Amino acid sequence: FEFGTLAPKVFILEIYLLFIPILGRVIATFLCSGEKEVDLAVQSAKAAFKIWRKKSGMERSRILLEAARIIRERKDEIATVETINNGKSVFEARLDIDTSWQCLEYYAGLAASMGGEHVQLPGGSFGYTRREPLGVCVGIGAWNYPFQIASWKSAPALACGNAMVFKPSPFTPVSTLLLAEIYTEAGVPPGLFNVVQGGAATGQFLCQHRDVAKVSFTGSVPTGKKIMELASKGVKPVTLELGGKSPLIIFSDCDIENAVRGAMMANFLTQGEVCCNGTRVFVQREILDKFTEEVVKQTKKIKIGDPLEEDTRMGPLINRSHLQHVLGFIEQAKNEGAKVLCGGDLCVPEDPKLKDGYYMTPCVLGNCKDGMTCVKEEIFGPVMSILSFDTEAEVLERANDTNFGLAAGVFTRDIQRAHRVVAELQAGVCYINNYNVSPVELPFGGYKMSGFGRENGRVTIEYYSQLKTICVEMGDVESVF
Ligand SMILES: NC(=O)c1ccc[n+]([C@@H]2O[C@H](COP(=O)([O-])OP(=O)(O)OC[C@H]3O[C@@H](n4cnc5c(N)ncnc54)[C@H](O)[C@@H]3O)[C@@H](O)[C@H]2O)c1
Ligand SMILES: C[N+](C)(C)CCCC=O
Repeated sequence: FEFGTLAPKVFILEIYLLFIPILGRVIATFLCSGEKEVDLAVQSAKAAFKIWRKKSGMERSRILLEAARIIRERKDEIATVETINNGKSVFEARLDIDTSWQCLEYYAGLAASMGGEHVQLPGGSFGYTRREPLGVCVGIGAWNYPFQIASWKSAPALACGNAMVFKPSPFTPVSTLLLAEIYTEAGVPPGLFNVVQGGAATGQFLCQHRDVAKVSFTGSVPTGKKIMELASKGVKPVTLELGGKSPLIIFSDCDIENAVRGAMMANFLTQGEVCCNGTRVFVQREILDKFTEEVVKQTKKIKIGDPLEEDTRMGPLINRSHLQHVLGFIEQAKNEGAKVLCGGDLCVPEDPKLKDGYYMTPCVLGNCKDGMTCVKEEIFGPVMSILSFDTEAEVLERANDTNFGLAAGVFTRDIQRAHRVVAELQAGVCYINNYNVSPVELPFGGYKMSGFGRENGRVTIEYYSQLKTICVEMGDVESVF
């Protein structure tokens, strides 16, 4: 078998095989954390929390800034590990590492200014609020942005004075360990950021642990529902960053070159394994042929191969079963009447050492209709579906006709239309004349079944802290008794 448990029923013996997608070979095996290890991690985080919560915002800020500096210094090394683990091109992995240290810097900047308000009450009495940390927070990550996800969760958590136990996906267990090493080197108390390895069972132990105050999850909708259910038993708040099937709307008055570039960004980063990808590309009929021709031309030019090479822009998918899953969607699309305009095949790169890797050619599907499976379901691979439309009202109706609501995009030169359209789109993140950029200053997260809560931006402070109200009496107690 490709990946999985050797002894699924005897949890203590659960062993994972770590495949390297570039070569399709096992490079390591590891044991999962069981209930006992999860408890040890939570207890050590709890001890560290007692020290960390007492530090001033400025003290926490200094340590986060130092961690950000070390990440910058070790950027190439971390990006290489990320590429080996995930398969994304090293060029792209470096961009992920940039958004990671930027996130630490951003929350370091906010750490010292977290505060409450003072409220004057009658008779000289007053009240005030304090923003306090939650305690031990759990982070559970997906495999597509391992280091970035761990950074986007831990930076605000730590800035607010919490501890975090993080579980990466068992497909990409390594780079988060580098983050833990970096936090330690930067000076966080031992145990403040703990990493446990494992799959669903380990994740469940974490969500159920009585000393865990919050769960922040990034992954699929089905797992998100399970996590919410588990957390509800302990009345723990959750942040859910889930999947999507986002619309990208290209109006005929757009700058076509930019729209084509935007569509490529919206579909082919990280082999298309991106939650917020704009995979339903609605193109206004007048420019459908021109746009499609150019997108196909650019897609055929993407260099696929060893992602560690500087000029590669698309590496292998995460594992064989996912590759087959993605190819299955393309087969089904053909059966349902879509036309493969390019790609969609298994790809064996020329370099013989890559022959067992999980490569495919990026695919553009034409003649797509709203009811097709490729248009309705998250494929999580390099597959763009092109649909045509005529009017603004019609495209809005169709774009919103989905249970997902993570992201959306619009390309137009008409500034009024751009704002009118994004105001109607049911999505947590909307792009105008760009796609898939991620400034850490802006909140990121979904509507509808794509989840709730946010990462990044000032608002995330609220998801990693709680508000205490203090009411101060300056006079005598007026009892009703
Ligand atoms: N919205 C976002 O920010 C965002 C970002 C990246 C990925 N995603 C989504 O993630 C999905 C792909 O990632 P994936 O395949 O790793 O998702 P997944 O749901 O299979 O797994 C995500 C994580 O949850 C853990 N897990 C699985 N079952 C669990 C359970 N019952 N209890 C606790 N933990 C459990 C996994 O081990 C893994 O660490 C896609 O749907 C994608 O859209 C969303
Ligand atoms: C950095 N991106 C491209 C916006 C992706 C964020 C995480 C989604 O999978």
